[in-house]
Amino acid sequence: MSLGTVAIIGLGLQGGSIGLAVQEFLPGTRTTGYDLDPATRTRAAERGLVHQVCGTAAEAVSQADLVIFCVPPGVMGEAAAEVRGAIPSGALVSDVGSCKQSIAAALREALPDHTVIPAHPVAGTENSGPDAGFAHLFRNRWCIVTPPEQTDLVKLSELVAFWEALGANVEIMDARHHDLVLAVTSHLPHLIAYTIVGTASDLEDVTQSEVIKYSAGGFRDFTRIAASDPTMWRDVFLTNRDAVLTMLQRFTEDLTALQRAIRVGDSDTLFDHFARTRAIRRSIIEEGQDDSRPDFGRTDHENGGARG
Ligand SMILES: NC(=O)c1ccc[n+]([C@@H]2O[C@H](COP(=O)([O-])OP(=O)(O)OC[C@H]3O[C@@H](n4cnc5c(N)ncnc54)[C@H](O)[C@@H]3O)[C@@H](O)[C@H]2O)c1
Ligand SMILES: O=C(O)C(=O)C[C@]1(C(=O)O)C=C[C@@H](O)C=C1
Repeated sequence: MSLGTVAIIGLGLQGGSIGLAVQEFLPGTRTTGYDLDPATRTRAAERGLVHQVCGTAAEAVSQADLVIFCVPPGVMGEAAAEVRGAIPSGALVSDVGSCKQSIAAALREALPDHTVIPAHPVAGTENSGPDAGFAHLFRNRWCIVTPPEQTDLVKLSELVAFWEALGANVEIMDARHHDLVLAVTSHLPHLIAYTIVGTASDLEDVTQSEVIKYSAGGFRDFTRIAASDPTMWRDVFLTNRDAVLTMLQRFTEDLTALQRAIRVGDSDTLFDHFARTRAIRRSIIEEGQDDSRPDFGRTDHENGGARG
């Protein structure tokens, strides 16, 4: 596939990774980029995240065939509105936001005359900012594309080919369904991690140093997730509120059932539940989705040295 210029707005983990991946896997494509934060623009230029870091968003998108918004979910609309008059009329607009319905609505409202096809690479780490990105982030990961009804099929196939070129497996999904699925597979786990790490550090009869000292096991995995970017995750919960609340309700009911099983000593319920969840983990590994495997092409450095 040949895309002349890809413009990236927001040069953090996602934007930086896309810029590096395009340079590695689509060498004929030019990349331009802009970030609101001047220090991030400087660092992005030093790392060569894109071919040209621009001083304004309008300059970055002025020659673009594809514009990808890689900013926090809560500012997608304002970032798009800022470049309304500057994006070439035939350019395709997309994003990488973690929630799809509300971001799609904000992008369409800001850019009513452009084709907007939202996407979500289900690939990330707890790190953020211009030092976090790496070219292989999307390799063997899903990228969920959520086209609106009656979308331009040529542009849709261009976007699919773009993500496949970056190493992703693309799935087309309805935006509402996306938000429900990701609420349970990504958003709720983050909420649980944020909660449990906060709870542990608030306990009066457990000292802070004990929390740090004994966090070698399951708790340590939670602390990695709970180190994720506060701005992004605040926005995720506020922009996917309905789906998260639906899943949280279900989770609370299931947690209460386990709480009761513990209280009344119902060993069968506990055992059966844990056996079922162990089988789920094993089927994830059998499907080759276990990211602790070494063949994902990531080095410790690429992962910020913090994964696992
Ligand atoms: N972090 C993940 O694991 C992950 C995974 C998939 C998708 N996403 C989505 O990707 C998007 C970006 O997340 P990230 O992890 O790259 O965050 P990040 O914090 O690393 O990068 C976001 C960048 O956007 C910049 N920015 C903020 N407002 C801006 C504006 N108005 N114009 C230009 N730049 C602006 C910030 O300065 C920052 O550098 C989010 O919408 C998030 O939901 C994140
Ligand atoms: O691996 C991680 O650290 C992530 O949190 C990545 C993760 C996820 O929950 O799977 C986080 C947010 C996204 O929108 C997509 C991917």
